[in-house]
Amino acid sequence: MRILVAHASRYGATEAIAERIAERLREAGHEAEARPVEEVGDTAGYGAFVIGSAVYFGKWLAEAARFVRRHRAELADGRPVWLFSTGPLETPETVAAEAEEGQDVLADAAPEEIPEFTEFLRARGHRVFFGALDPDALDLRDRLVRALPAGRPLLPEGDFRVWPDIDDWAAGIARELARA
Ligand SMILES: Cc1cc2nc3c(=O)[nH]c(=O)nc-3n(C[C@H](O)[C@H](O)[C@H](O)COP(=O)(O)O)c2cc1C
Repeated sequence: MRILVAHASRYGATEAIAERIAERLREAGHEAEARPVEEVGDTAGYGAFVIGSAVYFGKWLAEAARFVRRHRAELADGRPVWLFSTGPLETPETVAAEAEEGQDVLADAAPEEIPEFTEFLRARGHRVFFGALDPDALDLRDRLVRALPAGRPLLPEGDFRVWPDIDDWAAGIARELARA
């Protein structure tokens, strides 16, 4: 089955996750390609979709939300769809500490479009992955946000992506598609 992993990424962290998911799906015997949402034309040739975006200010990037809305009829026609979001800049240790205080960092980080998109696409799942931030790569606007007193503690430098979690999620999709 040909699978499209469509993604929106401002600085490349989400793009690398999408590439990894596509690679794992290929290893599992599927035909899979990762493409930026802007480069996706016709969706007719695909049997399943994985769609992901980086999260900024609690939302998917505009081009990702536009992609879903523009293609909503085709994406909701019964072919399997999974969604993912890349965002929180935290280590598993800080997440565990916050969990002890009753906070679910990954659930809280789900961007605002997800309930709506999950419902109308009848998505089989949505997963939040930890992100990455390289201060030297940020554009001026994002640098200014990070320089605000509230910005820096929320936006620490580092690569927090947990590749085994991404691999496991992709393996689960491959298994589900193999059963279909
Ligand atoms: C200005 C700014 C705002 C951000 N807002 C959020 C947010 O609201 N929620 C979140 O989980 N992550 C947020 N992040 C973290 C990014 O989602 C994270 O760095 C992600 O890995 C970026 O992916 P990309 O390189 O594919 O664009 C923000 C980062 C920046 C620089």
